[in-house]
Amino acid sequence: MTVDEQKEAVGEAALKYVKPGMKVGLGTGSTAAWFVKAIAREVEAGLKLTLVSTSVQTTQLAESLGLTIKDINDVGTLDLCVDGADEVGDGLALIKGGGGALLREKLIWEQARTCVVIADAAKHVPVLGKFPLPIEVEPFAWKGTVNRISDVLVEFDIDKLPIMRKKDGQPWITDGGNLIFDVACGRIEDPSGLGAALKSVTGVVDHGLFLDLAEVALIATPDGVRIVEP
Ligand SMILES: O=C[C@H](O)[C@H](O)[C@H](O)COP(=O)(O)O
Repeated sequence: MTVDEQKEAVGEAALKYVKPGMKVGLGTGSTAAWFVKAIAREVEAGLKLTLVSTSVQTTQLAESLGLTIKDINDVGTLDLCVDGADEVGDGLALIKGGGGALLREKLIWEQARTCVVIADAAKHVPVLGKFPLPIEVEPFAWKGTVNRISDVLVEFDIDKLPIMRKKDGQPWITDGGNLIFDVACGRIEDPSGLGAALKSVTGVVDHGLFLDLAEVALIATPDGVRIVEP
Protein backbone atom coordinates (compact mmCIF):
# COMPACT_ATOMS: atom_id res chain seq x y z
CA MET A 1 0.00 0.00 0.00
CA THR A 2 1.24 3.51 -0.74
CA VAL A 3 1.25 6.02 2.09
CA ASP A 4 -1.80 7.67 0.58
CA GLU A 5 -3.63 4.34 0.43
CA GLN A 6 -2.72 3.76 4.09
CA LYS A 7 -4.17 7.16 5.01
CA GLU A 8 -7.35 6.39 3.10
CA ALA A 9 -7.62 2.97 4.82
CA VAL A 10 -7.46 4.43 8.34
CA GLY A 11 -9.76 7.31 7.42
CA GLU A 12 -12.35 4.78 6.28
CA ALA A 13 -11.72 2.46 9.26
CA ALA A 14 -12.49 5.26 11.71
CA LEU A 15 -16.07 5.29 10.43
CA LYS A 16 -16.82 2.31 12.66
CA TYR A 17 -16.64 4.63 15.70
CA VAL A 18 -19.30 6.93 14.23
CA LYS A 19 -22.93 6.34 15.25
CA PRO A 20 -26.08 8.15 14.13
CA GLY A 21 -26.74 11.40 16.01
CA MET A 22 -23.19 11.77 17.31
CA LYS A 23 -21.38 15.07 17.75
CA VAL A 24 -18.07 14.57 15.95
CA GLY A 25 -14.86 16.62 15.77
CA LEU A 26 -13.07 16.57 12.42
CA GLY A 27 -9.27 16.61 12.57
CA THR A 28 -6.80 18.39 10.33
CA GLY A 29 -4.26 17.16 7.79
CA SER A 30 -3.93 14.79 4.89
CA THR A 31 -4.98 11.71 6.90
CA ALA A 32 -7.94 13.37 8.63
CA ALA A 33 -9.05 14.60 5.18
CA TRP A 34 -9.84 10.98 4.23
CA PHE A 35 -12.08 10.71 7.28
CA VAL A 36 -13.80 13.98 6.32
CA LYS A 37 -14.42 12.57 2.83
CA ALA A 38 -15.82 9.34 4.28
CA ILE A 39 -18.10 11.33 6.60
CA ALA A 40 -19.31 13.47 3.69
CA ARG A 41 -20.24 10.33 1.75
CA GLU A 42 -22.15 8.89 4.73
CA VAL A 43 -23.95 12.18 5.46
CA GLU A 44 -24.98 12.41 1.83
CA ALA A 45 -26.37 8.90 2.19
CA GLY A 46 -28.51 10.02 5.14
CA LEU A 47 -26.37 9.74 8.31
CA LYS A 48 -27.27 12.53 10.76
CA LEU A 49 -24.33 14.05 12.64
CA THR A 50 -23.35 17.31 14.31
CA LEU A 51 -19.88 18.28 13.11
CA VAL A 52 -17.22 20.66 14.38
CA SER A 53 -13.83 21.35 12.86
CA THR A 54 -10.28 21.75 14.18
CA SER A 55 -9.08 24.26 11.57
CA VAL A 56 -10.03 26.67 8.83
CA GLN A 57 -8.50 24.17 6.36
CA THR A 58 -10.79 21.37 7.51
CA THR A 59 -13.83 23.64 7.60
CA GLN A 60 -13.14 24.61 3.99
CA LEU A 61 -12.75 20.98 2.94
CA ALA A 62 -15.87 19.89 4.81
CA GLU A 63 -18.01 22.70 3.42
CA SER A 64 -16.72 22.05 -0.09
CA LEU A 65 -18.06 18.50 0.33
CA GLY A 66 -21.48 19.79 1.41
CA LEU A 67 -21.07 19.32 5.18
CA THR A 68 -22.28 21.83 7.74
CA ILE A 69 -19.76 22.79 10.44
CA LYS A 70 -21.11 24.05 13.75
CA ASP A 71 -19.51 26.50 16.18
CA ILE A 72 -17.87 24.45 18.95
CA ASN A 73 -19.40 26.82 21.52
CA ASP A 74 -22.90 25.81 20.42
CA VAL A 75 -22.30 22.07 20.63
CA GLY A 76 -21.05 21.13 24.12
CA THR A 77 -19.31 17.84 24.80
CA LEU A 78 -18.44 15.86 21.68
CA ASP A 79 -18.94 12.11 21.39
CA LEU A 80 -15.94 11.58 19.17
CA CYS A 81 -12.97 13.26 17.57
CA VAL A 82 -10.99 11.64 14.75
CA ASP A 83 -7.67 13.19 13.81
CA GLY A 84 -4.24 12.42 12.40
CA ALA A 85 -0.86 12.78 14.11
CA ASP A 86 2.75 13.32 13.18
CA GLU A 87 4.06 10.65 15.56
CA VAL A 88 2.31 8.00 17.64
CA GLY A 89 4.48 6.77 20.49
CA ASP A 90 4.33 4.54 23.51
CA GLY A 91 1.02 4.73 25.41
CA LEU A 92 -0.47 6.68 22.51
CA ALA A 93 1.57 9.75 23.36
CA LEU A 94 1.47 11.89 20.23
CA ILE A 95 3.19 14.71 18.45
CA LYS A 96 0.72 16.83 16.50
CA GLY A 97 0.80 20.22 14.85
CA GLY A 98 2.82 19.53 11.71
CA GLY A 99 0.05 21.37 9.91
CA GLY A 100 -0.04 24.08 12.56
CA ALA A 101 -3.51 23.25 13.89
CA LEU A 102 -2.41 21.99 17.31
CA LEU A 103 -4.20 24.50 19.54
CA ARG A 104 -7.66 24.15 18.03
CA GLU A 105 -7.11 20.41 17.72
CA LYS A 106 -6.26 20.12 21.40
CA LEU A 107 -9.29 22.23 22.36
CA ILE A 108 -11.56 19.93 20.35
CA TRP A 109 -9.86 16.73 21.61
CA GLU A 110 -10.27 17.84 25.22
CA GLN A 111 -13.97 18.44 24.61
CA ALA A 112 -14.50 14.95 23.19
CA ARG A 113 -15.37 11.79 25.14
CA THR A 114 -13.43 9.57 22.73
CA CYS A 115 -10.46 10.51 20.56
CA VAL A 116 -9.36 8.24 17.75
CA VAL A 117 -6.02 8.90 16.09
CA ILE A 118 -5.43 7.67 12.56
CA ALA A 119 -1.97 7.31 11.04
CA ASP A 120 0.13 5.49 8.48
CA ALA A 121 2.67 2.92 9.69
CA ALA A 122 5.74 5.19 9.43
CA LYS A 123 4.37 7.42 12.18
CA HIS A 124 4.23 4.66 14.80
CA VAL A 125 7.50 5.11 16.71
CA PRO A 126 9.06 3.69 19.89
CA VAL A 127 10.17 7.13 21.17
CA LEU A 128 8.71 10.52 20.26
CA GLY A 129 10.92 13.28 18.94
CA LYS A 130 12.16 12.50 15.46
CA PHE A 131 9.37 14.72 14.11
CA PRO A 132 10.05 18.33 15.21
CA LEU A 133 7.86 19.34 18.13
CA PRO A 134 5.67 22.36 17.27
CA ILE A 135 5.23 25.01 19.94
CA GLU A 136 2.62 27.75 19.44
CA VAL A 137 3.75 31.15 20.72
CA GLU A 138 1.97 34.47 21.27
CA PRO A 139 3.65 36.92 18.84
CA PHE A 140 4.04 39.74 21.41
CA ALA A 141 7.51 39.46 23.03
CA TRP A 142 8.16 36.22 21.17
CA LYS A 143 11.94 36.55 21.47
CA GLY A 144 11.81 36.45 25.27
CA THR A 145 9.37 33.55 25.15
CA VAL A 146 11.71 31.61 22.84
CA ASN A 147 14.64 32.26 25.20
CA ARG A 148 12.64 30.77 28.06
CA ILE A 149 11.61 27.81 25.87
CA SER A 150 15.32 27.25 25.16
CA ASP A 151 16.03 27.23 28.92
CA VAL A 152 13.34 24.54 29.36
CA LEU A 153 14.84 22.47 26.55
CA VAL A 154 18.26 22.56 28.22
CA GLU A 155 16.68 21.29 31.47
CA PHE A 156 15.45 18.29 29.46
CA ASP A 157 18.86 17.71 27.82
CA ILE A 158 17.58 18.85 24.43
CA ASP A 159 20.32 20.93 22.83
CA LYS A 160 18.30 22.13 19.84
CA LEU A 161 17.01 25.64 19.18
CA PRO A 162 13.36 26.43 18.40
CA ILE A 163 13.08 27.38 14.72
CA MET A 164 10.38 29.81 13.64
CA ARG A 165 8.09 28.20 11.08
CA LYS A 166 7.95 30.25 7.90
CA LYS A 167 6.23 30.21 4.55
CA ASP A 168 7.61 32.12 1.57
CA GLY A 169 10.07 33.80 3.94
CA GLN A 170 7.32 35.12 6.21
CA PRO A 171 6.32 33.87 9.68
CA TRP A 172 3.69 31.16 9.43
CA ILE A 173 0.59 32.29 11.34
CA THR A 174 -1.88 29.88 12.95
CA ASP A 175 -5.67 30.11 12.69
CA GLY A 176 -5.54 31.81 16.12
CA GLY A 177 -2.98 34.42 14.96
CA ASN A 178 0.06 32.95 16.71
CA LEU A 179 3.58 31.88 15.68
CA ILE A 180 4.88 28.32 15.56
CA PHE A 181 8.39 27.28 16.60
CA ASP A 182 9.57 23.77 15.74
CA VAL A 183 12.12 21.93 17.86
CA ALA A 184 13.96 18.93 16.41
CA CYS A 185 14.22 17.28 19.83
CA GLY A 186 15.65 13.98 18.61
CA ARG A 187 14.38 11.85 21.50
CA ILE A 188 11.81 13.02 24.02
CA GLU A 189 12.51 10.85 27.05
CA ASP A 190 9.99 12.55 29.36
CA PRO A 191 7.04 13.81 27.27
CA SER A 192 4.82 14.67 30.24
CA GLY A 193 7.58 16.56 32.08
CA LEU A 194 8.56 18.44 28.93
CA GLY A 195 4.93 19.20 28.06
CA ALA A 196 4.19 20.59 31.52
CA ALA A 197 7.38 22.68 31.57
CA LEU A 198 6.67 24.17 28.14
CA LYS A 199 3.08 24.93 29.09
CA SER A 200 4.31 26.84 32.17
CA VAL A 201 6.22 29.36 30.03
CA THR A 202 4.25 32.60 29.69
CA GLY A 203 3.80 33.24 25.98
CA VAL A 204 3.58 29.56 25.08
CA VAL A 205 0.01 29.11 23.95
CA ASP A 206 0.36 25.32 23.61
CA HIS A 207 2.60 22.60 22.26
CA GLY A 208 2.14 19.57 20.04
CA LEU A 209 2.49 16.89 22.72
CA PHE A 210 -0.92 15.21 23.06
CA LEU A 211 -0.67 12.97 26.12
CA ASP A 212 -3.37 10.79 27.68
CA LEU A 213 -5.90 12.04 25.14
CA ALA A 214 -6.16 9.28 22.50
CA GLU A 215 -8.25 6.24 23.44
CA VAL A 216 -7.31 4.29 20.37
CA ALA A 217 -5.02 4.51 17.35
CA LEU A 218 -5.78 3.04 13.96
CA ILE A 219 -2.43 2.37 12.32
CA ALA A 220 -2.28 1.36 8.68
CA THR A 221 0.13 -1.45 7.87
CA PRO A 222 0.75 -3.28 4.60
CA ASP A 223 -1.45 -6.08 6.04
CA GLY A 224 -4.37 -3.87 7.02
CA VAL A 225 -5.43 -1.55 9.80
CA ARG A 226 -4.08 -2.36 13.27
CA ILE A 227 -5.91 -1.17 16.39
CA VAL A 228 -3.52 0.08 19.09
CA GLU A 229 -4.65 0.96 22.61
CA PRO A 230 -2.64 2.77 25.29
O1 LIG B 1 -1.58 20.41 12.60
C1 LIG B 1 -1.80 19.37 12.00
C2 LIG B 1 -2.27 18.14 12.61
O2 LIG B 1 -1.80 17.89 13.91
C3 LIG B 1 -2.20 16.89 11.74
O3 LIG B 1 -3.11 15.99 12.27
C4 LIG B 1 -0.85 16.24 11.70
O4 LIG B 1 0.12 17.19 11.31
C5 LIG B 1 -0.84 15.05 10.74
O5 LIG B 1 -1.07 15.48 9.44
P1 LIG B 1 -0.99 14.50 8.20
O6 LIG B 1 -2.09 13.52 8.36
O7 LIG B 1 -1.14 15.40 7.01
O8 LIG B 1 0.38 13.88 8.25
